[in-house]
Amino acid sequence: GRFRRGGAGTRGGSAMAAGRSPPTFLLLGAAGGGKSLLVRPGGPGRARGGRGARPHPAVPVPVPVPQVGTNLTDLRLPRRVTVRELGGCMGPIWPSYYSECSALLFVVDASNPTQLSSSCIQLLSVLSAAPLASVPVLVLFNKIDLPCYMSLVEMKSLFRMQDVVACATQPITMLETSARDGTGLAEVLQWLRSALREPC
Ligand SMILES: Nc1nc2c(ncn2[C@@H]2O[C@H](COP(=O)(O)OP(=O)(O)OP(=O)(O)O)[C@@H](O)[C@H]2O)c(=O)[nH]1
Repeated sequence: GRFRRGGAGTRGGSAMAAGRSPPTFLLLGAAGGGKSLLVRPGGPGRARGGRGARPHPAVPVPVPVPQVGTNLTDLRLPRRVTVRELGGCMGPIWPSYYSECSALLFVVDASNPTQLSSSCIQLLSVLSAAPLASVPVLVLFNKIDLPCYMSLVEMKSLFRMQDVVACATQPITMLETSARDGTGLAEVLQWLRSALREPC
C-alpha cells in the first residue's frame, strides 16, 4: 500500500495461506481516521512526501466508505508482515483479533476535535486488553495536511498522553502523519521495521 506492499489486500478475506503465517499488525481507530488510505496501494500523493505536498490533480480523491469487514494487506519490510485493518464501526468485535496481534497501529483523526474523546476512550480500552499487554503501539495523529489539524503537542495534552503512557504496559510511540500527502509515512515504515525486530 502506501508502504510498498507485497500482496493483494482482501476485504473480508481469510487468514494467511497454510504454512507459517507472518506476524499480524492490527490497524485500528475510529471511522474515517484514514486507516484505509494509509494502506491503500498507490494512493494520491504516494511517496511524494513533505507537508503541504498536494495530491496529483489527475488522481481522484477517494469517496470515504465506512469499512465493514476486515482488510488484509501484505507488506515486505523486507520481512513479511500482514496488516489487518478493522473498520471503526467494527469496534465491538476488535477484541476477537487481539490474540493474533504482534503490534498495534491506532489512527486518530487530528483534524476532528469532536471525535477526540471517543478515540481516547477507545485507545484506553485497547491498551487495557490483556492480549495486547506487551505489544508495541504506534499512535498516528493523521490528516495533518488539513489546515485545522491539532498539533502533536495539543493532541498529547488533550489525550493526557503522559498519563496514558505512564499507565500503559506497552511501549507507545506517537507520530504525526498525512495519508494524503505522505508526511510521516517514512517514520511509520521505520517503526514497523523496528516492531518486527522485537520478539513477537
Ligand atoms: N486530508 C486528508 N484526508 C485524509 C487523510 N487520510 C484519510 N483521509 C480521508 O478521510 C476519509 C476517510 O478515510 P478512510 O481511509 O476511509 O478512513 P478509515 O479510518 O479507513 O475509516 P473506516 O473504514 O470507516 O474505519 C477519506 O475521504 C480519506 O480520503 C489525510 O491524511 N488527510
